[in-house]
Amino acid sequence: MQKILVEGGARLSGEVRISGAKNAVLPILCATLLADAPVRITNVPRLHDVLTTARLLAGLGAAVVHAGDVMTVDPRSVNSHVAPYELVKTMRASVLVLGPLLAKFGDAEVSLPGGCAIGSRPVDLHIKGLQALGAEIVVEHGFIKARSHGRLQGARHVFELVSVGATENVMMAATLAEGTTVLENAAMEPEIVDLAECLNAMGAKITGAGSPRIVIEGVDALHGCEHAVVADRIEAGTFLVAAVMTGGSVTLTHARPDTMDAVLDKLREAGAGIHSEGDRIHLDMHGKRPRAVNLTTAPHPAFPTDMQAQFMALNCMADGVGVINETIFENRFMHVNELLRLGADIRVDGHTAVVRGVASLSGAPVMATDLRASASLILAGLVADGETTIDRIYHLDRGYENIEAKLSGLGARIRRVG
Ligand SMILES: CC(=O)N[C@H]1[C@@H](OP(=O)(O)OP(=O)(O)OC[C@H]2O[C@@H](n3ccc(=O)[nH]c3=O)[C@H](O)[C@@H]2O)O[C@H](CO)[C@@H](O)[C@@H]1O
Ligand SMILES: C=C(OP(=O)(O)O)C(=O)O
Repeated sequence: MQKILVEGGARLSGEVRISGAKNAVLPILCATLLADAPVRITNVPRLHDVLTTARLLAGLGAAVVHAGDVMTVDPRSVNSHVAPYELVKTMRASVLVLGPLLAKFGDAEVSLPGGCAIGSRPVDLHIKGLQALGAEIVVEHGFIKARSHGRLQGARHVFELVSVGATENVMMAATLAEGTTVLENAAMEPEIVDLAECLNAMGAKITGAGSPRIVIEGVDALHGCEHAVVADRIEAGTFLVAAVMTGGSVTLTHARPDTMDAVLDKLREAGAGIHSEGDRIHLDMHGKRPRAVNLTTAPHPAFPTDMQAQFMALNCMADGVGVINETIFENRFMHVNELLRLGADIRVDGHTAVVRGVASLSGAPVMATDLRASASLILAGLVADGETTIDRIYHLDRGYENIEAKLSGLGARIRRVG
């Protein structure tokens, strides 16, 4: 099995290009099912989850062509409406074919995704939202089986909880519904805005994406389009944390600083000088040790749960004590035990972790448990004394494009073996 080896101690400097966002490209690829013509997606990151989605779409009968960072999906040959367990279990975002299949073909069978390392992750909010549009849904034998008699019907629906995936699934389904749908308490993530922009380019009539109230006026059909995926704010944040921890100075290109306010504010609080211009973000730490920061994860525009593990790594070596509250997922402290193996001082009480910065971490073999946990272990390895070996890196390949090559380009001593 492949592993990543990190030799700590190098100060990062230089320029790195940010890829398209995993959490935007996955729903967008699912949305292509709604069209009546080929959809061309650019700035597609080379990620395992993208390949899984391509396999899922091809399994439904779509013609998928992938060349470099462009993926073209022609949904006209779709002849199956079943998303099998084998694919859904490896990637929860597969559940995002449910809304498009149902809206376009009137039926869909999607395996229940099940939980994952970070929590139980139910899909009840997706189901309730689609039922509000008139879908008949039963869950049996491990599948969500959805049907609509005629077109879905536009409706007003209030989400009980803010959910990114449920907002995306119901927004996609509503594009082809009869009449107007109003979604209240919708998630406001930049990836939802990007999905809405792509759907509008396909001929949908969506307003309000990025606010808690999204209005979708249903249309009879959607056409093809070309769309460039928004920059990955989590990948960008991860590189910035790496620069802060190593006392370095880096410039991100092809980024979207306007989607990263909460993270940039926390990095400034940690002592970083940050200057953004257009799609570039320059961060300089001037060789200083960062200060510990307190943070609470919450839906956008608050601090993202997908950056919590990386900031935990930062607090582990920072000056002072940082308190981290995780409010989105019930089990998203899996990285704590591995960080402890590197000499961190962390105490967890329920959803709160109290992290006391130590003067130095020491390299050790550790195991990745989920995507962002993997990133946090690389970050800790960058400043640990000696060598850190990270096992189970398939998690990392789900969501980071070529992370070791990008970090090496900034001067990190990191390589993949096996
Ligand atoms: C592919 C993708 O975009 N993944 C992101 C998406 O995941 P995902 O869309 O799965 O996350 P949600 O926003 O839906 O989850 C938020 C919370 O709502 C709960 N919930 C969700 C749906 C539901 O039907 N019932 C329910 O109770 C979840 O268990 C969780 O506690 O948003 C998360 C929160 O920003 C990010 O961490 C993930 O990286
Ligand atoms: C939790 C994440 O992704 P997913 O929802 O795809 O598991 C993530 O990107 O950190």
